[in-house]
Amino acid sequence: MIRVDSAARTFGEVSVLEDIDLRVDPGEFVALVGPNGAGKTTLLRVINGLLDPDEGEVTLDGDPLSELSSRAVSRRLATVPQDTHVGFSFRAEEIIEMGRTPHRSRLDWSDDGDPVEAALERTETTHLRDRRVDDLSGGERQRVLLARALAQEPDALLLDEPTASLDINHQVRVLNLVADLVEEGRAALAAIHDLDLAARFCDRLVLLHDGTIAAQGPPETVLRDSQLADAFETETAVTRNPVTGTPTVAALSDRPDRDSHVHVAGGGEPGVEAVRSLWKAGFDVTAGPVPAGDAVVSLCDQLYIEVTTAPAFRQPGEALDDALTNARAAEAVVVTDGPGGQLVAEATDSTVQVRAEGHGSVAARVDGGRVDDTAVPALVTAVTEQLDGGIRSNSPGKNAPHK
Ligand SMILES: Nc1ncnc2c1ncn2[C@@H]1O[C@H](COP(=O)(O)OP(=O)(O)OP(=O)(O)O)[C@@H](O)[C@H]1O
Repeated sequence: MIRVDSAARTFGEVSVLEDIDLRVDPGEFVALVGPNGAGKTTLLRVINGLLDPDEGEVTLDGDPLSELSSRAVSRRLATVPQDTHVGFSFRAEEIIEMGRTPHRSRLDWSDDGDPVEAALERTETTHLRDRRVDDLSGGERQRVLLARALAQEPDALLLDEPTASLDINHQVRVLNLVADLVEEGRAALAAIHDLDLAARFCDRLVLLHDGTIAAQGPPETVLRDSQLADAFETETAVTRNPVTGTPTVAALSDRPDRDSHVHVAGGGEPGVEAVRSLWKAGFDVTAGPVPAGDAVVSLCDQLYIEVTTAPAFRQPGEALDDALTNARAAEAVVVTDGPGGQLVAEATDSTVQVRAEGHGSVAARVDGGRVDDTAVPALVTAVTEQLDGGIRSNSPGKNAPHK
């Protein structure tokens, strides 16, 4: 078991880690996530003894790291470094055999080769065994260094960006392998930039920000927009991957802030496309009415957008009133051909427009029940142009946007 208590580390005057408390138990796969320079590599180096903490303590299975020989540490803990350049030209197999060094007694160098063979097989590097590491691709070298760590037969694994050089197939294979090793009873702590992969494979995420732990827990509790926005200094949208069922994070550094409210009336795919494109374009969006269970509802839930639901085929009523309240407050209303949109259109005596009192009404219609890639920018442009027109046609002071 890895345990870090109140660890701190500075470089010169700069404090890089502060008051870090962390434990990784056998059978746990923990991801260390956070922005560039957050201190992930430094923490891994403090844990494997390459750096001494200025304050605090690291223990392995209850034994202080500072009291263990480097050989004893290597029998318990193996590290797969971020920089895979090994600096000397050995064959891959020789590199992997180096993982056996902590287990060899000084008198007996006749270790059997099984752990090396097993490591070659598990990392799918057998075909690389006679190649010089210098000649391997970055991804191949990364797998060879993972094999060296496995040959070490440690209780715990530290991995610094283990998937950084890997193609999508090998990213998943390597993380599955680590997950298997963890299931066999090892502990693993990995610095991972890819939040989606971390959420998919790890039991727990530890979010480092400015050298402190900003959040830790199951992926769902750590990957929250507000926490990520603070740490990564960008707006994000956390949704659920429909295939893996785990959280997926999109950074939205390019999302402008238009400070205008647009209401989307209508569900189904046109509604989804309208909500998505207008939200991405930076508008404050509300939506509805849409039938409960409509795809617009789940999109809005994920983007924290207010949406009014009504049972399918329901006559105009209370739910529609709620939607109309939002629609009237909006500076623009987009009526789509999806379910619900027509209710707004009919209830407002117009097929395409809902008049927003005093705000110069604007509407864009998404025709044909489908918004394709070319129509999406057109929709945003149409709303923007009509908004500009609406604002121009009214005196600015009198018609400040209603929120
Ligand atoms: N040996 C060192 N001397 C001085 N500063 C250092 C040293 N090692 C790391 N730092 C600084 O400590 C901070 C944290 O670095 P670290 O490599 O731990 O971050 P990280 O979270 O792993 O970043 P990245 O995601 O970019 O790999 C950075 O500002 C870095 O410049």
